[in-house]
Amino acid sequence: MSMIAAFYGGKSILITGATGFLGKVLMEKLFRTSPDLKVIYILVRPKAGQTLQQRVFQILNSKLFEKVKEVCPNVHEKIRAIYADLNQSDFAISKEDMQELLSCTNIIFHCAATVRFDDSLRHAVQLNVTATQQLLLMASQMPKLEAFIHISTAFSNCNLKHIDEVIYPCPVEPKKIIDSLEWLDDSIIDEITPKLIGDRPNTYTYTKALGEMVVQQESGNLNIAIIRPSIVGATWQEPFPGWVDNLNGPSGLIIAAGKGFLRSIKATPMAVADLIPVDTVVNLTLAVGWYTAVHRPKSTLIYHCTSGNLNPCNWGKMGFTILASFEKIPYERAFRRPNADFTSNKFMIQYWNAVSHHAPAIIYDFYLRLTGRKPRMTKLMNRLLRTVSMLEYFVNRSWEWSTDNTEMLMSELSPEDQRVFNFDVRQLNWLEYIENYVLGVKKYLLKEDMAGIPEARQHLKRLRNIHYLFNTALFLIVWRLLIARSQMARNVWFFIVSFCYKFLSYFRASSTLKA
Ligand SMILES: CCCCCCCCCCCCCCCCCCCCCCCCCCCC(=O)SCCNC(=O)CCNC(=O)[C@H](O)C(C)(C)COP(=O)(O)OP(=O)(O)OC[C@H]1O[C@@H](n2cnc3c(N)ncnc32)[C@H](O)[C@@H]1OP(=O)(O)O
Ligand SMILES: NC(=O)C1=CN([C@@H]2O[C@H](COP(=O)(O)OP(=O)(O)OC[C@H]3O[C@@H](n4cnc5c(N)ncnc54)[C@H](OP(=O)(O)O)[C@@H]3O)[C@@H](O)[C@H]2O)C=CC1
Repeated sequence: MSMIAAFYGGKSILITGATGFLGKVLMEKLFRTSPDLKVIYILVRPKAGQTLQQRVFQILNSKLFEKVKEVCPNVHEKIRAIYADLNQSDFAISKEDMQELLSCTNIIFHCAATVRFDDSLRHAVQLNVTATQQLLLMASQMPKLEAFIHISTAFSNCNLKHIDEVIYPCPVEPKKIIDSLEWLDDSIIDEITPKLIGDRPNTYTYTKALGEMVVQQESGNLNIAIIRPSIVGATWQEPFPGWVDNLNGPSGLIIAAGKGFLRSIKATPMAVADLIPVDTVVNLTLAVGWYTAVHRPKSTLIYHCTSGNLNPCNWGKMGFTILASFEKIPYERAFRRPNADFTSNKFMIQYWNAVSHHAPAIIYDFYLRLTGRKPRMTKLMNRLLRTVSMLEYFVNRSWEWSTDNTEMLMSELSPEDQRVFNFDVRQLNWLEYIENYVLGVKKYLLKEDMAGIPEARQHLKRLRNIHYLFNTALFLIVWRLLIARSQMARNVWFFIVSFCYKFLSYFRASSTLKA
């Protein structure tokens, strides 16, 4: 019997960010392994014209939850969506709901965050710092609370090369930042943002670091743990391999490469690609929840959920495997044949951007205009290149994360828990994982039918023929122009023609003699 699964039985669990990528997988695993849990409270806001109930209904009726429904048929009754906006004071939770949360909650998993790299400092602080502070305040008023698990990121200290499982202080106190953002004007905030974030690449990593400091400062008597996952990718095993539902991390770029838009990226092939499957993060999170509540460590423990030091894979191998997977699993209606490459030279990247990204987009838009359609490729390409430029920081560096606490926890688990809540990334086979990832992107993100694979292959063959035809035509045009304008080109051309003529004559003569 799994001790961790049994621990969550009868518990009231509060999850923020339950509608997000990690949150959904966390809920799924909780319901599947501890169907006798009492209730999961989720803090949700209405979004994209959907009410809370519609959002929950959509999640519970998705493919991800198919297994849950078999094990826990009354899952609808065990999930309680509470209206909340983490940007508002007291999260805009009603008095009755707040009362219920305060009096019943046993465990909190705080997953909500803004993960956008380009968010304004004001918004990123609001969600990643102030909301964390408010949630801690709520937690301190919960008499039955056993553990508070905060999800951070392994990149919160990406300005360092070697990162230990400790909280590193930021030069400016979070409280000072929160206070000053209250009265500073947006234009001034934008001006001081680069100075505040210093050698971090974006407001996301900076505010996640501030969030950790807040957790440390406001922890009081709470039983707290922090989990720092690296780049969270599709599921490895559970509930099935390859599940992914958003474009974050590598997923968006896998689509861009598979559809032939992305041809070149500034990356260091030997840099470590520290990807971690989302189900591995969830298993560690649940194990940490159990350990924190039952063993009550004296200080706040930080757990690195990374792959680099236990089972490293570099971007070169990852990129190569992704490309190879497109052979088996082609995506439909590709713009060009998938043929991306990594380059580390900044001049070469500009050259390839012009030749492989901008030029085809302009030509395609010209074709769209000619055929009476609205041009869109140049805009799409510009957005893609902007996205790529924001992710480049993470594919050109390597980090070392120590994983002592994570390994300690692994050794504390019973063999059954090590199996049910497996977070031993050493068992991960990268080739298999990446192939499933590419397949998962096709099935669950692009929602393409597997029956369309032969047609997708045919389409790629047609694109290859167009590519050859285009290159041949281009070569002939350039050559014709050269011959018209340069004596040297004409001489070379006559030399080649006369050489071919002589060669053919000799070949014909020798074959006549033999006959
Ligand atoms: C020697 C060896 C040779 C081998 C060569 C082989 C080479 C082959 C290469 C081929 C393989 C290609 C795959 C390469 C893999 C490289 C992957 C690199 C990934 C690195 C990720 C590192 C991140 C790690 C950071 C820390 C982890 C965390 O803690 S946080 C979680 C991560 N967060 C994010 O990823 C958020 C990033 N997103 C954003 O910040 C924003 O979305 C944005 C700023 C990027 C865009 O904002 P914008 O307002 O413009 O747009 P938005 O409304 O959001 O979307 C606009 C359109 O863009 C699409 N979109 C959004 N995000 C992505 C994305 N990540 N990738 C691609 N596209 C994206 C979105 O759908 C919109 O599309 P439309 O609706 O069509 O307009
Ligand atoms: N994905 C990754 O690669 C990594 C993620 N992490 C961390 O993991 C956690 C989860 O990330 P992930 O699931 O990928 O992120 P998502 O963007 O998928 O999910 C974010 C969640 O936060 C919720 N949220 C955002 N703003 C509000 C708000 N104002 N009020 C209520 N809820 C809000 C979102 O709700 P809604 O659906 O309404 O928008 C959503 O449920 C984050 O803390 C992140 O920093 C760490 C390392 C890597």
